[in-house]
Amino acid sequence: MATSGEKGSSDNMISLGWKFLNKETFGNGERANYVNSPHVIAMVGLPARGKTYISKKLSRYLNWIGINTKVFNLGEYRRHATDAYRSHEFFRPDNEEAMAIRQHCAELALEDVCNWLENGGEVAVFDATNSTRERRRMIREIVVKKMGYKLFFVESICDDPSIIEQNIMEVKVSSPDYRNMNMDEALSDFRLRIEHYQERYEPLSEELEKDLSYMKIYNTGEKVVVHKHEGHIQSRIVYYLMNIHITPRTIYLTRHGESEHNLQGLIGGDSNLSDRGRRYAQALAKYIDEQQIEGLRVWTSWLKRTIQTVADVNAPQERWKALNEIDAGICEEMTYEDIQQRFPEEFRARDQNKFAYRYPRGESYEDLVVRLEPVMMELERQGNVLVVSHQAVLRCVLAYFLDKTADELPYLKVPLHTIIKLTPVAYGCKVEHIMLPIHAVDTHRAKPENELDLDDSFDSTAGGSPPNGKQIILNGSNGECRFFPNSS
Ligand SMILES: O=P(O)(O)OC[C@H]1O[C@@](CO)(OP(=O)(O)O)[C@@H](O)[C@@H]1O
Repeated sequence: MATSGEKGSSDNMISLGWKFLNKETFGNGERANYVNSPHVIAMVGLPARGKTYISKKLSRYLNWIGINTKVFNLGEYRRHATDAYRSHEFFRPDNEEAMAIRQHCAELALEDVCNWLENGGEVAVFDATNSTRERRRMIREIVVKKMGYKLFFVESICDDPSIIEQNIMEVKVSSPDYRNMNMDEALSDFRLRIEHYQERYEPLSEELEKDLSYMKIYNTGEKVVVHKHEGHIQSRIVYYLMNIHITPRTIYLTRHGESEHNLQGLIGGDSNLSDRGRRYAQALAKYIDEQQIEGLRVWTSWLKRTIQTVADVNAPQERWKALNEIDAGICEEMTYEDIQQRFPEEFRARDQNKFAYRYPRGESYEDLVVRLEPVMMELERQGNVLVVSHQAVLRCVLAYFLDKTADELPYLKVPLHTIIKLTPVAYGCKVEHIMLPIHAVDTHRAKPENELDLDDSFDSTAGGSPPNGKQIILNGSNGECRFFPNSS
């Protein structure tokens, strides 16, 4: 079990807020349970209104901040129950056979939601149209009255034809429902499906459903209405969903150029760039210049190595203390070998649970996530941004975009002299690694495979990222994605 050290500066304590206090209560190296009572977030809205986009994005955010969240998509239950898609006719309100199947699927999905919440889940997102009062009444019966959970509806209302059209084109025509149809057929079939839903659609009503807690999002955030939201979790969800947008943009992440400390294998500190680091700074400025990125903003930490890295980048710059590297407390400015020799217990404890391990008088990765939350919220609101930060911090940022678990997060690879370009696409985030051709040390320390490996020493001055300037294109499957509709 990881040890829990003292907190560092009082700044940290303020920024960590309630979660920090909670963490102290649990302080046993495990992620604290931040949700007192299980929650169901039930989506509402016609097809092609971005419900699945909201569900997935919300789930990724809540998991990232440590709330165990899962999406239950009714479309998948329906596809499972009925072997083949039988055209829009399946969704006619007078198709009794289909209505019975749809009702049964909703019951099954809700049963799974409850089972999952009974077994340690904290927030279940029920991604379905839930477009009638009758359906919402049934959800309330089960979720609130029978199970005693909290229930919050999120309705997405969109009357902008261009947004709806874009959704259909981006994700609908390629849905498994239309595997055997050409694009035009799929498009007109989907439009008819929407019409069938429209016939019975009853938006959430302040008069007729006054006891429900909900928020309504109009035209992807143009206007938001919040009704009777309760408690901390719902406030956070409302705040988050008010901040996200669907305008296409690109986020560029890079560590500072190689630092003098990196050369010596020292962690933390506030050293200058090495000669190669300075060359990277110049190459980065040139690369950014060549890209001609509209409205680019540059964010760095407060540390010299990130500020020096962007000295020649021609774009407005902001410094964020929250982007500073993980505070290694008593281990600052030591090599991994020094730490292993002087504090073997600490060294071993970190290897055993790197995410939760807090350096004595320093921070853990879990603390970093909390300190980075306002940065991520602001990043959600922005357009094109270049974030220049540090190994541990950028691992947290990447984990948010790529939906990585707390176990994977502290071992994500963020090599020096490499730009990581994140572009939102329909079902995920396109990730490109652009290695600029300037050699640098490799500061990545892999996860020890077994107990024996925990004692392996680490030579931080060996290795290096390939100086070939090659682009590697990876397609992340769970990262940020554009507004897209559900398929229930
Ligand atoms: O969590 P680990 O894997 O130790 O990586 C974090 C370390 O990376 C370093 C380099 O070793 O980051 P950076 O050079 O980006 O500032 C250290 O400062 C930091 O403590």
